[in-house]
Amino acid sequence: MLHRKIVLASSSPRRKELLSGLGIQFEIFSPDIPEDVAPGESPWNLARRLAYEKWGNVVSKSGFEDYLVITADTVVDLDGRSLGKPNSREEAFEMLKSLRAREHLVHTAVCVGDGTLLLCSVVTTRVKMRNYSDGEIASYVETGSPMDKAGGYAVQDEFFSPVERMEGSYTNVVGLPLEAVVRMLERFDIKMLGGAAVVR
Ligand SMILES: Cc1cn([C@H]2C[C@H](O)[C@@H](COP(=O)(O)OP(=O)(O)OP(=O)(O)O)O2)c(=O)[nH]c1=O
Repeated sequence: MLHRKIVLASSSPRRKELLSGLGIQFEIFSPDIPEDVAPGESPWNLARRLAYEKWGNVVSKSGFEDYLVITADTVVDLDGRSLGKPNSREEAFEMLKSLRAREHLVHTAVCVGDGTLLLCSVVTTRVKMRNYSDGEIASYVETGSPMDKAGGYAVQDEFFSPVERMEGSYTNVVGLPLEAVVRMLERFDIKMLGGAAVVR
């Protein structure tokens, strides 16, 4: 089934870019679910639940019956506390301060499924931030870039470049763990066209 219809149900331009790198054709649709943390919910569980709820939101819509639906959710885990996208610039500043010079985990959950099979997987990367200054945080927050990123940062940001070291998948931190996605797509008989070159 090389030509089946695939939809990436995500409004994240990073996820679109990463999936495009695998050389597969897909459409885009934005899922619409509330992203609140439930009482006592761990960051790992939050990521998994939100990816699953995004999947459920899209797969139940008419018009998507024949599609393979891909969704994801990224949560930054600082000592068991979930950091999602900041709600304000002040919150972005505080998030970046709390992450400074410390280790945290980034969990990205991915769901891939159609009407017959659903696969969900959570991938975790350990990240150590560098000892950036308050002034650097302020300049970065000023760009507005933190506002649509979990934890208020982008590992891929060339100027702020907040990450000192990382253990695990880089693409997982950016928002889509490609190694896991490749394995999941193979279960649906979807073969990558040279995707291996972009997987790291
Ligand atoms: C930690 C980190 C996150 N991010 C981004 C990836 C995700 O877009 C975002 C996490 O928010 P999500 O809620 O996972 O995703 P989203 O709201 O952007 O998109 P959608 O729900 O429609 O799929 O943070 C980076 O780009 N770089 C990073 O280093």
